[in-house]
Amino acid sequence: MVTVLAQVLGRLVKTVAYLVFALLRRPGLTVPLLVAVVVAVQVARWGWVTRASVLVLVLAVVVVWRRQHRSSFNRLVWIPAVQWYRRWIRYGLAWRFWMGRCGLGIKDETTGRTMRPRVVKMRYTPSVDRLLVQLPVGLTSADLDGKRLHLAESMRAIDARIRKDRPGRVWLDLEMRNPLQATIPAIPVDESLDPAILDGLVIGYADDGTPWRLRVRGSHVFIAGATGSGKGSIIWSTLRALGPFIRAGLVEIWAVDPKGGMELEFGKDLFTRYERDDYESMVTLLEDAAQQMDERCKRLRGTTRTFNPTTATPLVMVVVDELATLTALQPDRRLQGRAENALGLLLTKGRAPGFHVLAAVQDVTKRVCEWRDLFPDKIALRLGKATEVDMVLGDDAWDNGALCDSIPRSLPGIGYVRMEGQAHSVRVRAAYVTDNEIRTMARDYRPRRVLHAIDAPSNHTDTPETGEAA
Ligand SMILES: Nc1ncnc2c1ncn2[C@@H]1O[C@H](COP(=O)(O)OP(=O)(O)OP(=O)(O)O)[C@@H](O)[C@H]1O
Repeated sequence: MVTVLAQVLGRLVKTVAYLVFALLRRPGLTVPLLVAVVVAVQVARWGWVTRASVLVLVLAVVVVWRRQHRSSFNRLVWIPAVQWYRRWIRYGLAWRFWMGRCGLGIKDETTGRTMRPRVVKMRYTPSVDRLLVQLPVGLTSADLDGKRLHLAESMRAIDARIRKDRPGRVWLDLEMRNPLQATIPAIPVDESLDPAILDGLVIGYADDGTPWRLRVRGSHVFIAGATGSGKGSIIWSTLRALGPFIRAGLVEIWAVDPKGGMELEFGKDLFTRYERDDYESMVTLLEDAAQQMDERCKRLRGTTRTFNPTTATPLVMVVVDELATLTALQPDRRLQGRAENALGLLLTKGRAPGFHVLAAVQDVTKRVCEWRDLFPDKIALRLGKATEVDMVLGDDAWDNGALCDSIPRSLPGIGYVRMEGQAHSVRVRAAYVTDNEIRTMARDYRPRRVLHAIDAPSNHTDTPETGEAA
């Protein structure tokens, strides 16, 4: 009996000591709690009428303030309160408990203490809580990754993703809300012709609520995704944002649709050149682009380093809907060689003189992705396997949280984008442009000048360079 009592007392003392130690180590938690206790003791002395009146008054102030001036209420009350709760309760006190329940810890042989991962930094976005976690010696990022499901479910998150930071440190991204769940309608077009817009066309949103800006000037864009993953929405959102430039003759779209026009036909009026029937003509289009690029290089050499499109030297964007059919999957070796040569030239030399490639692929094989490194900006939509993600976005992309293989079929247009110079990819969703909107934009933004109307009836082929399109 005495031994049991001693054991219970021992545990009690240990628990109290742990609590006192924990509170002392966390002044941000202790001070507000102490203030709350003092206030509660004072309030307990009041009569119930005073208590009820003060409560009603406080509630009234809160409700009126929130209704009348929501932004200042959020800034001064709500956001600090939520952040305090996250910092000191959710990822403070509760953290050790979660780590214990998820089996994330390692016993120190000398002291017998269980060492657990520790949160050293936190960042919050409207949808994702990002925690920089320090791992105790003996635990690896793979251990944390193996517990992704446990972590997500215990912390009531939709998903948990692990990204390596540096040895011994990982970012744990807890997705609390998926802001990309709802389809994003076509984005209103900015009618300005400021060339700076070409450095960041808004074509969707990232999961932190910021606009997804796609660089057109000075870049080439590689889009990979399984069938039905929404590659078309990226192409159409880009063309839509380019509309005013296309109409003004500052941007030309040279389009190739090896799927016989199944994707791009709706917008053919926007295109300066368009091929969709035979491979020979598609390859010729690529070669012509490469040749014009070479000529422009000679003309512009030494004049400028930043390309600013004019109607005489427009930015040419070569859009290829299914690149693999012209390269890796092309059965005619001669055509394949010609396509690869032209593409290689455009990708290596095109950025400075304003020739850019936006290519989509469905089939993610090693041969197709060999081109990847020549595209500064890469987008991976839903893909079948983790290895495919790395093939598109670069080694370790999947390890660092680009989980394209977990994107549900029901959410087309969602993917991960990795821009040149970015260490990690960002989750985004492209806006969806409906068939009717494509028809309308093809009518509203068709180029005023037709330089090479290869699909136009013969009387149009003589359209002078400065003339208006029919
Ligand atoms: N961003 C988006 N938001 C919502 N729905 C989308 C989006 N993109 C595409 N969809 C829906 O998914 C369907 C398939 O999209 P899309 O044709 O663009 O895929 P894809 O990757 O081009 O497929 P494929 O390679 O077979 O042509 C569309 O018909 C549309 O209903």
